[in-house]
Amino acid sequence: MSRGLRLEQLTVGYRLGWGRTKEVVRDIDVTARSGELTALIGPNGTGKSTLLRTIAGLQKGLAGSISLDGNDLARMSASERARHQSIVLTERVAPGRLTARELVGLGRHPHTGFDGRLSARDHRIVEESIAAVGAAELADRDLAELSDGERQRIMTARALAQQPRLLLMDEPSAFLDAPGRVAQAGLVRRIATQQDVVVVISTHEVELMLQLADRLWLLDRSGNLHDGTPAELVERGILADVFDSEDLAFDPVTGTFRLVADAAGWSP
Ligand SMILES: Nc1ncnc2c1ncn2[C@@H]1O[C@H](COP(=O)(O)OP(=O)(O)OP(=O)(O)O)[C@@H](O)[C@H]1O
Repeated sequence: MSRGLRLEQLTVGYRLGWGRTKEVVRDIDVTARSGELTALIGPNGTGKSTLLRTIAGLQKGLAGSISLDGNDLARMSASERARHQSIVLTERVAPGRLTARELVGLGRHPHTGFDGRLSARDHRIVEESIAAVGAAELADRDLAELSDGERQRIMTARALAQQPRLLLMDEPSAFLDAPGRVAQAGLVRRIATQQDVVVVISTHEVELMLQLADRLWLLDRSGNLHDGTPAELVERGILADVFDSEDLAFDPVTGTFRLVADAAGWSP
């Protein structure tokens, strides 16, 4: 049995009605390994969210298959999926009147019995998950009173409490300040390596991911996915091909983007 997340001949996109489809990314054939951080990157509108949502089972693929540790995800029931995978989305959630700790506790529900009561072990996992995201001081606060960035950390803790084999995150640093983004990226990498989880995140943090990710899935504007280590993709010149524009150029030596002098004579 192959460990990890395997996408085979996968095409993702939208069914538009009247039998018409819009293909966003075609013929994907890749594996995200356990214990590694895989970052899904690409310019706006290239299909990062569409692919992530398809992997998560929130929308159907147009063709192909998705398996986790050799098990077809499409054949799993919703409750079985919830024991294997968790997803952190950027959408703001309406938290109701829950404390941060109570929300993290909801992450244990796929593993509890019919009564939904948390055991001593469940409570321990909740506390460990809160500690892992450095949110102990937030645990007793009402979710509604947290900032977007603080709430994002709690949502990550809830995903961890689920103890998934597969952790999916859509733009996990969307609400975070610069130090928060670096810390979040480091945290996500540690989760992958220390807990031997398959982690796939979609992100615009290209420079950060060049340093931190084990693997990049780079989407281009033609509906293709390029797979490789950061070094491999830089060497193949694909990052420059995909991201370079009139205003921006990728520098393969430093692994950073720089502004290009504009026609009016302005130079950075
Ligand atoms: N419900 C939908 N029906 C049809 N097309 C859609 C739908 N939602 C998104 N799209 C299109 O699918 C393509 C990929 O969108 P997606 O949101 O996956 O890109 P993205 O890479 O996540 O973008 P961003 O970086 O801007 O978040 C875009 O062309 C978008 O317009």
